[in-house]
Amino acid sequence: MELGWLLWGAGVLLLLHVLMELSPAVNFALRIGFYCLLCVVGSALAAPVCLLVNGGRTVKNMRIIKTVVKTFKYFFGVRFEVKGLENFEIEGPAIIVSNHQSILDMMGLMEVLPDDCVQVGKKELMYAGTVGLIIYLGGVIFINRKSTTSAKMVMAEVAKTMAADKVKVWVYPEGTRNCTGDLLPFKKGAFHLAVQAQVPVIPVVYSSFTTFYNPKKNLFTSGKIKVEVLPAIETKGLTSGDVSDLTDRCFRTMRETLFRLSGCPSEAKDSS
Ligand SMILES: CCCCCCCCCCCCCCCC(=O)SCCNC(=O)CCNC(=O)[C@H](O)C(C)(C)COP(=O)(O)OP(=O)(O)OC[C@H]1O[C@@H](n2cnc3c(N)ncnc32)[C@H](O)[C@@H]1OP(=O)(O)O
Ligand SMILES: CCCCCCCC/C=C\CCCCCCCC(=O)OC[C@@H](O)COP(=O)(O)O
Repeated sequence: MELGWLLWGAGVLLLLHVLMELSPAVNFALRIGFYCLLCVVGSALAAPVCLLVNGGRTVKNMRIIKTVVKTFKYFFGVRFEVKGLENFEIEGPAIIVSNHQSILDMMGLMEVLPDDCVQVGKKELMYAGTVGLIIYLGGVIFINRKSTTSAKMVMAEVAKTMAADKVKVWVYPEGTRNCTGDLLPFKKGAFHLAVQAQVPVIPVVYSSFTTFYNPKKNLFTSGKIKVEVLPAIETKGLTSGDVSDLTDRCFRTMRETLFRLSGCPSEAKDSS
C-alpha cells in the first residue's frame, strides 16, 4: 500500500517535471501557483500565532509576517542585495514609497520592512482568504481605489493618527502592479499624506524584475533583486500646494535609481 502511494507521488512529480521542462506556460503557472500556495499556507500558520502573541489587529504582527515571508525567497532562488537601510533610521513616523512590479513584491517588502510599518492596500485584498486575514491582522490600511473621496478620507485619518501611533506607512504610489521595467506616473495620495502629517518621505527602489520575471513571456526563473533605500525627503513647512512638486521630485529620483539599479541603457530612459 505504502509503496503504491510512493510510486504515485514519484509519478506525479515526474509528470510535473516533464511538463515544466516542455512548457514555459506550465512552468510559470506552477511557480506562481506555488508562491500563492505559500502565501495562503504561511498566512494560515501565522494568523493563530499573531492572535496568540499579540491578541488581534496590530502592526506588531508585521514582525511575525515578515519572519514567515522572508523564507519564501529560498524556494524560488530569488536573492536580494540591499543598500541604504540606515536611511530608515529616522526618529518617528515617515511615508515610505516604492515601485510595485508583482505579487512577488511581498518578498522584497518583507526583506527590508522596518519595525512599526504598515502598508496601504486595495480593499479587495481583505477578501483573499487567509491572506486577507493576515493582512488585516498586520494592520494594513485598506482603501477603495475606485472612490477618490473615500480613499482621501481614510488617508486624512491616517495623517492625524500616525504621529501618535508612531507608525511608518508604506505606499505604492503607482497604485497598481507594473512590470515593464519603468515606472507608471505616481498617484498623489502618499505625498498628500506626508505633507498633511508633516513627515518625511523615504523612497525605496527595487531593480526591474524583467530579466527573470515576465508574466507575458511566462518567464519566472531565479534572479537577483537590487534594493536601495534612498535618503529621506523632508516635508516640514510644505503645504498642499507643494504636493505636485514633491511627487515629481520623488518620481524623478526613483526613476533614475530604477534605471541605474536595473543596468538600463540610457536610450530606454529617453524613449518614454
Ligand atoms: C505570511 C504570508 C503573508 C503573505 C502576504 C503578506 C503581505 C503583507 C503585506 C501586505 C501589503 C499589501 C500591499 C498592497 C499593495 C496595493 O494594494 S497597491 C494598490 C493600493 N494602493 C494605492 O493605490 C496607493 C496609491 N494611490 C493613491 O495614493 C491615490 O492617490 C488614491 C488616494 C488611491 C486616490 O486615487 P486617484 O483618485 O486615482 O489618484 P490621484 O490622481 O492621485 O488623485 C486624484 C486627486 O485627488 C487628490 N488627492 C489624492 N490623494 C489625496 C489626499 N490624501 N488628500 C487630498 N487630496 C488628495 C490629488 O491631488 C488629485 O487632485 P489633482 O492634484 O489632480 O487636482
Ligand atoms: C474565500 C476566498 C479565497 C480567495 C483565495 C485567494 C488566494 C490568494 C492567493 C494568493 C495571493 C498572494 C498575494 C499576496 C499579496 C499581494 C499583494 C499585492 O501585490 O496586491 C496587488 C495590489 O497591490 C495591486 O493590485 P492590481 O495590480 O491593481 O491588481
